[in-house]
Amino acid sequence: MAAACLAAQRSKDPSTQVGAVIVNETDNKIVGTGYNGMPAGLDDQFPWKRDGEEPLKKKYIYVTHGELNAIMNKSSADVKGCTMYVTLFPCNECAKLIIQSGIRKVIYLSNKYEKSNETQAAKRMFDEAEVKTEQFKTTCSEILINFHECLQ
Ligand SMILES: O=c1ccn([C@H]2C[C@H](O)[C@@H](COP(=O)(O)O)O2)c(=O)[nH]1
Ligand SMILES: [Zn+2]
Repeated sequence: MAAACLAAQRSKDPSTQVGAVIVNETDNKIVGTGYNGMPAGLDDQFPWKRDGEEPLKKKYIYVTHGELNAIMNKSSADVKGCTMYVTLFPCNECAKLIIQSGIRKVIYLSNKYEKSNETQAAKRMFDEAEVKTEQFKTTCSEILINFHECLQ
């Protein structure tokens, strides 16, 4: 989950940064990472606004979700049987991608949109498809990365 949080920090979304990391079934090796961003090469042309009347002037119809980017960036042939660590409970569109890709478990950090239709539909699809969902729990509240200690 720490790696997912680190990936999330690369997002330019000013309100919600979503990081996702996929690990394989056999040895928990990372086989994909992603974060929410505009489609490749389109970074500066599209708005990050979340509010307003006009859908075309808001981020939602353009942004590529962290989960989709993690699946698209996979380094293995497929992600069947894998687990996804993600900083936000996936939306309905990401749930479909996760199910179709063969990921079997989703470990999430926040579920701040729990009451939304998108999250409820995602949960329903995960349950029906027997994709396990579990909230990440830890007693460790932070991981400090000290670049100086890493210098050899
Ligand atoms: O499954 C999901 C759901 C949402 N996201 C991204 C899409 C947006 O960039 C933000 C949500 O923005 P709000 O301002 O909190 O509405 O999260 C995602 O990557 N994956
Ligand atoms: Zn999504």
